[in-house]
Amino acid sequence: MDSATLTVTDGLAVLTLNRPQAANALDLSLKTALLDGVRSIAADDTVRAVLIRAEGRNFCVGQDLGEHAAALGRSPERSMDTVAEHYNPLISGIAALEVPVVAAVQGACVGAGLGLALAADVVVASEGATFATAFTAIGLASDSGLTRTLVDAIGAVRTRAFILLGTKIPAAQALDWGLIAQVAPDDEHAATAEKIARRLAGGPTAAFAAAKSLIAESLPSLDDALERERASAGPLAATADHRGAVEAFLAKRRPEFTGR
Ligand SMILES: CCCCCCCCCCCCC/C=C/C(=O)SCCNC(=O)CCNC(=O)[C@H](O)C(C)(C)COP(=O)(O)OP(=O)(O)OC[C@H]1O[C@@H](n2cnc3c(N)ncnc32)[C@H](O)[C@@H]1OP(=O)(O)O
Repeated sequence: MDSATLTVTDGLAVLTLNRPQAANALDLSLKTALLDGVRSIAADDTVRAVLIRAEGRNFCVGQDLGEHAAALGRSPERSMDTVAEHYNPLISGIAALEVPVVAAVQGACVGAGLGLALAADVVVASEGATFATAFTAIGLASDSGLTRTLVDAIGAVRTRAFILLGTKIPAAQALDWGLIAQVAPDDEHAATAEKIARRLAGGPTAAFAAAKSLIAESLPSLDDALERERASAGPLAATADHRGAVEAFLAKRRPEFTGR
């Protein structure tokens, strides 16, 4: 089964995360498939809008911690190579697409899953969706551009508390905070997101591209934030807190942090 699928019809590219059995946790196969999909979309001049969606109950729970634990065991610093090889080009690639990108989010949207959603232009969430960063709970700081996209969406004060406290917020609060654009009933959100994406696919594509470019140029660089996050990941991967927290998650017990 493909970890991600891509279809293009009538100018709409639909990129689907397809690891529902693992809550769409980002393992090497899914990261690679998503990156290939985004690169294919960027090269396809018939695409006029993109819908990013996910199969199953959860949009995406971030890095697959089982895969990560194995990589940590081999080499903590090297385990973070995937940030430069997959995460950063994926988020940067989505944000750089010159067509409108809609993300349809249901269930858990967490960690790099949140980064993936916020790389889109319009996030449509189901009422039952929840949003969290999850990084500090496993001894990390941030990645997938959230130190830029979260600050742009909800401001530095809320972002600091959201990341430091590791809170999980419901879709209604995400909407109130300005994190997402729309909330729809659980049984309507997928159709609502697709309807918006199809409407954008039939719209003034050049105007959409110019609007996205003007807004991006008015903000500090996402790529600079991605590079700063990458540089912070290696040293954090080597901490006892990070390794202990990943082991605790997989053993389904509470982590004990020592600050080192
Ligand atoms: C070949 C080389 C490979 C190298 C690979 C190296 C990897 C390097 C990593 C790089 C790190 C930098 C980039 C980081 C990106 C991130 O995303 S970091 C954040 C990662 N995500 C998390 O920490 C989230 C952890 N999960 C949770 O907090 C909760 O599960 C939840 C998402 C809030 C949902 O909670 P709840 O609804 O209570 O459900 P649960 O029972 O907790 O989970 C349901 C099942 O899903 C499994 N699961 C959830 N999240 C993950 C995950 N991230 N990885 C793996 N599995 C996950 C969970 O274990 C449950 O499974 P079962 O017990 O089998 O049902």
